Amino acid sequence: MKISLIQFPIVPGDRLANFDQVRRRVQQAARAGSDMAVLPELWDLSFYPPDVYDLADEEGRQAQAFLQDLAASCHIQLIGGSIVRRHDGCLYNTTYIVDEEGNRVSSYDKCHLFTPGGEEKVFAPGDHLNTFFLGDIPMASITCYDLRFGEWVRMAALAGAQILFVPAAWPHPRLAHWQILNRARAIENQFFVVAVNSCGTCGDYRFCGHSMIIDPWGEVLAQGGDGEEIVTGEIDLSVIKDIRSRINVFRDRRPELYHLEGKR
Ligand SMILES: NC(=O)CCC(=O)C(=O)O
Repeated sequence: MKISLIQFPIVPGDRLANFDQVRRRVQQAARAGSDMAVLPELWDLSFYPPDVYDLADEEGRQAQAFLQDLAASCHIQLIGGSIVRRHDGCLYNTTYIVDEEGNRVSSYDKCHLFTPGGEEKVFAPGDHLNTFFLGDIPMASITCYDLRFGEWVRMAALAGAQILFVPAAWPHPRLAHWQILNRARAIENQFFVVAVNSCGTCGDYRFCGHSMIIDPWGEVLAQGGDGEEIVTGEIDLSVIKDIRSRINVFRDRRPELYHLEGKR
């Protein structure tokens, strides 16, 4: 399975410019034979311009139509990073998953909002995990800051995901956290992690790139640099079985111990 990670400098507040950028790069990935393309967090407007409320995509209609057309015309699966969706007067940081025929397979609203950046003052949180199948492969996606919540990611693994997608807008100076947390999540859950970050800037944020594909042993199969790039790698899902039979954490875990009596 060949996967392309579309790492690009999102133009803050300019949906049409970003649609153009994504279209060109996804077409390029499809021509190079990729089965899937993965976009970063808030690829339509960036993370996030001051007038984000007015610019938001009502019910995500524009993004869904764009992604569905692009997937079908390129015959490529799309993990549609996330976009700014307005619903009932509230904003959500929403991911759409689209198959190679252009069908919407699932959607996800970011559940852990980045309070150090005030995201919770602008967006409303989601309340469900995003697990889905593309072909017959079980997968899951989270968004950026969700990565810091190991218990959330563990739920995706327990639900059977073999690949976790992490669209992000992760800035400097926390590149080391990005790299270590993505590798840790892959090792502890013994699944593939496909993490796509943006580059460029929005306000004070300087996004650190380094999109990565990590195998269930924690090896980095492909990694980008700081700038604009399509990072492509191939994954072989059969290694999961082998690694889980060597160190079987799913058999050996002790969920009956994992609660604090009367404490959180
Ligand atoms: N977009 C985000 O959620 C940023 C997360 C981040 O920078 C961090 O966890 O550190």
